[in-house]
Amino acid sequence: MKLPQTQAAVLRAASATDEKTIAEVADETDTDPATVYGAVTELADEGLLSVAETTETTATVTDEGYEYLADGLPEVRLYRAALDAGADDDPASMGQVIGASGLGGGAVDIALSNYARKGYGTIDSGEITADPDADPEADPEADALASLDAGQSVDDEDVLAQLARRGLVDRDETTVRSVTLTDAGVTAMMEGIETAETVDRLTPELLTSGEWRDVEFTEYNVEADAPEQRGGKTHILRQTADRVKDVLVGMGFEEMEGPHADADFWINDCLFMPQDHPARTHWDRFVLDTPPMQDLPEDLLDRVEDAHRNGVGPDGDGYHSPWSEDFAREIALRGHTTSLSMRYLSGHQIGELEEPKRCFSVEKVYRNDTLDATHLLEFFQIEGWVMAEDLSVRDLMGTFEEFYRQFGITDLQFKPHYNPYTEPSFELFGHHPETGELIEIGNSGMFRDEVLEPLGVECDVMAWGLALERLLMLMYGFEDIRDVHGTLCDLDLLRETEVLH
Ligand SMILES: N[C@@H](Cc1ccccc1)C(=O)O
Repeated sequence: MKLPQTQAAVLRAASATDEKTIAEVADETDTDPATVYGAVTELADEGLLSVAETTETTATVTDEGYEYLADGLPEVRLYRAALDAGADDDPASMGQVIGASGLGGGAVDIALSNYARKGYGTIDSGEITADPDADPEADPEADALASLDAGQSVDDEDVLAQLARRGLVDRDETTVRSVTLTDAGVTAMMEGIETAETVDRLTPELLTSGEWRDVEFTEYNVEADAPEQRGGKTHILRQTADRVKDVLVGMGFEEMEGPHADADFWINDCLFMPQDHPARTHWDRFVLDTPPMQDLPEDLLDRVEDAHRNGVGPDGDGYHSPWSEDFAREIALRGHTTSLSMRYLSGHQIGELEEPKRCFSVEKVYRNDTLDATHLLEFFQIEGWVMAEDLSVRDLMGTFEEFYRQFGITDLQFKPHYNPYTEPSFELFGHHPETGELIEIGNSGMFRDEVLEPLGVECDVMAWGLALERLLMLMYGFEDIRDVHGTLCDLDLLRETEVLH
C-alpha cells in the first residue's frame, strides 16, 4: 500500500497491542502533533487505525500556589506559630500567634478559613488551639502542590478540587486521543507500506533547495478533523451589532454618530424631560467634572426652555418647575442614545433634514444601575427613528416585527408605557428561548409635540431604543448578561457562538 509520508510514518509507529497517544506518536516520528493528528484522521477514515478519546484533567500550579510552595501554606504557618506559643496545651491569644506567624494581609484570612477545616485546631473568641496530633509535614494540599510542581500527577480528586477552589491550581480539561492498529492496519503493515512520492508538507529545505518546484504535493483534505485553534475573534456582541447595522441599512436607515459624553440639553432637555425627573439625578446618571457645553444652538435653547415652562400649542402647559440653563449645559455620560436623535432631528448635527428620513445608531450608553443578571452599567442601545407624514402605531409595530424577524424573533409583545417624550409609548417584550420568560427588549413611541415643535420638525416621528444585549439573550439563550461581558464571561459560549449573516 502506498501512503503519503506522514501517514506511513504514523502507521509504522502505531501498534496493534499498545495504545499510543498522539503526543507519543508525534514524539516518536518527530512530527508536529497537529500534523500527526491530520494523518491519524485520514488513517482512521481508511479503517487502518482506531482512535480512542478520553478526557484528561490537567492541573497546573498558579502563581499563588508557587508562593505557598516557597513559604508554606498560610494555615500550616499559623499551626507552627500556634505550636510555638504552646497552643497544643493551652489556648493562646490569636493576635499574638498571628503576629508571631509573620502572616500578613490576605494570608491571615486564608489561614483562618482553612485552619479548622484541615484539623489543625480551633479558633474561638480570640483564642487559638493547636491539635497536637495534626501533622503539618503531611498536609495533603501541600503534598499535592509539591507533586504537581515535580511533574507528578495527583490522584486525590478531593484535594485537587480543593486546591482549584483556593485558586492554587488551574484545572483544564483536554481530550487525549490514542491510536491502535486495526486488523486492516495490521494486514496493510504485513503486506508492506510504501511511502508515496508525494510531499505533504512544504519545508524550509524544499524552499531553499528549490526542490519544491519538482515534487508532487499531497492533495488537501479539507474535510479532515483537526484540533481547534483558538485565535482572537470579534466578540459576539460586536458581531451582532454589525448584523443589526446591516439589517437596518437594508431597511433604509442611515447611521447617526455623536458624543458619548454630552450636554444634558441633548440627553434630556430636548426630550422634554423635566429637570427634576429622577433619571436626571445622581442616582441614575454619571456626571463629568468638565466645563459646561458652550456650543448649544441659542434659538433652540430658548424654544426648549419655553416648552418646559409653558408647553407648546394653544392648550399647552409646561412643568411649572424650575428650569436652569446651567443644568442644561452640564456634561454627563449619555444614559440613552436618544441624545443623538435630538442632535440629528434639530439639524444641529448634519443640517436640516427632509422627510421621509430614517436614522439609527448602535452605540454604548451609561447608567448608574446595579449590576445583575440583566443589567449592566454600560450597554448597547439600538436607537432609531422614522420621520414621515402620517405615521401611526401600526407603522411602529410593523417596523419592529420586520426588524426582529431578521433575528428569528417572531413573538413580540407590546405593553403601553410612559415616557415624558413620547405619546403613545410602548415597551417591547420577547420570550427567552430557554426559560420562556418574557424579557423586556425595548422602549418606543411617537415623539410628542413638546419635543418636535422646538426642534422645528413638522411631521410625525416614531422612535425607539432597543437593548442589544437583550437581543443577544433571545438569540443565543444565555440567562446572565455577565456570560458575555466581564470577568465572569462564559468563554465557551463566546468561542462557539456563530453570528450568522
Ligand atoms: N430613550 C428610551 C428609548 C426610546 C427612544 C426613543 C423613543 C422612545 C423610547 C430608553 O432609553 O429607554
